[in-house]
Amino acid sequence: MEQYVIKGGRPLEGEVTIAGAKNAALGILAAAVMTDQEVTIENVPNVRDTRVLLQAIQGIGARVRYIDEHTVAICGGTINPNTDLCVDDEYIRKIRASYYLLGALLGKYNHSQVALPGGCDIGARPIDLHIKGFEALGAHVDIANGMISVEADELIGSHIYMDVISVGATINVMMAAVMANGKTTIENAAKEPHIVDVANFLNSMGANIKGAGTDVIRIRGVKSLHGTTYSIIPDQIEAGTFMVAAAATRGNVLIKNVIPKHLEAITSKLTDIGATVIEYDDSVRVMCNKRLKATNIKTLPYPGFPTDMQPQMAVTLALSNGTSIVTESIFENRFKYVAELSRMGAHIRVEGNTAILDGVETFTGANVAAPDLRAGAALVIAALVANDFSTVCDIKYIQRGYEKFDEKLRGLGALIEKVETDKEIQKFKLKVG
Ligand SMILES: CC(=O)N[C@H]1[C@@H](OP(=O)(O)OP(=O)(O)OC[C@H]2O[C@@H](n3ccc(=O)[nH]c3=O)[C@H](O)[C@@H]2O)O[C@H](CO)[C@@H](O)[C@@H]1O
Ligand SMILES: C=C(OP(=O)(O)O)C(=O)O
Repeated sequence: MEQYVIKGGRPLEGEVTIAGAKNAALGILAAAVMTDQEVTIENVPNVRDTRVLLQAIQGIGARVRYIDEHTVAICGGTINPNTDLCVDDEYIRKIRASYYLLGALLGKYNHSQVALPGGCDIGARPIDLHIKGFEALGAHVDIANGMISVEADELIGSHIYMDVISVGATINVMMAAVMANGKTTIENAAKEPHIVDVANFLNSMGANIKGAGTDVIRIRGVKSLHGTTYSIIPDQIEAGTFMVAAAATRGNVLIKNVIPKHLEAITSKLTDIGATVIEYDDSVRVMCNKRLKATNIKTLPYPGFPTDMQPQMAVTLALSNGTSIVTESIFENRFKYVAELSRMGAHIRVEGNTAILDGVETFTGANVAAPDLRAGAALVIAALVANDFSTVCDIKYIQRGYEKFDEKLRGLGALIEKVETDKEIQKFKLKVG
């Protein structure tokens, strides 16, 4: 089983380039099948989730062609709408974004069937808002045998109020409404940068979507969509992860290919606790040469502090001087890293949706397991700080959303290697001493 072996204690130094945003890519790749013409998508992150989704897209009959590692051409014109448009295999069941094919195929063909979504086990993750949105557009939704089926005679524009702010439901309903008959309004929509990116992509295919990035999105249905070439925005969370890793290891890292505005919540917290963040046009530098201070964070929908950065930031706070309080308000099960981090010497107490962190000077190396994607990245950061060796197993979660994570960290001077056997771990230990 693949795992990372890490020797901590070195500040991260140098430059790292951020990939395209996983959570934008997943919406955009699904939406690409909504035209019969070829669509070229650039800056696609080469991570497990995008590869799985592309396989599923191919599985329903679309033509998928890699132009280079990060550029993919998709042609939905080869899909046969007279099949049951069924998306199901053992891989697609494990990812969250499979549900975007529901909205995309419903929007184009008025029907589809997709395995109930998986994704990281960070909470109950209901899909009632997706269903409510599809039904408001006139679709009939049925859940049976692990599959969700949607079908409509005709999709008709509607007024949809989301009583909980949901990224997935906003994107899904937006896709389903793009070719509906008439106008759709989504109120209390999510405002994340990837919502705007998916909307911009759909508009570049001829959709008429206004207001993405605000809490009211207005969609005027169009008859059809056409081919386009589109480049995905940089990954806010990958960038944030490297920012936090630079601060936690007391390093100096230039993080390139980012949109600094998308990082404001992270920049602001890092600055509050004593790190230096310098913003350039499309990069940020994070520097730190002292012990950071405690603070409180509460996860919130964008532009608040992202839940996908909570575990990584918590690792930094677990090392900061004083007591910090981390409140997780989006997902009820996002503190699974706490038990593992405690094995590295962290002092953290979880009470409901709150973690109380009494900062320690440093961590000690340990063998830990990644419980999910961001918690896994957080444990790698902890291991980069820890004195001595650590291993992080179950890195399949980390590979869902970080492209060449170990390689990028090695480029910043980290002592980290991907290994499979105890013999390889021993070899690494002998090599780095
Ligand atoms: C593939 C992808 O883009 N995943 C991201 C997406 O997940 P995802 O789209 O699943 O997250 P949502 O924004 O939908 O979830 C936000 C909250 O709404 C609740 N909810 C959601 C849908 C629904 O029908 N009913 C309902 O109650 C959820 O339980 C959660 O408490 O946004 C999350 C919040 O930024 C991120 O952590 C995930 O990385
Ligand atoms: C939780 C995440 O992804 P998903 O919604 O795909 O599980 C994430 O990206 O942190």
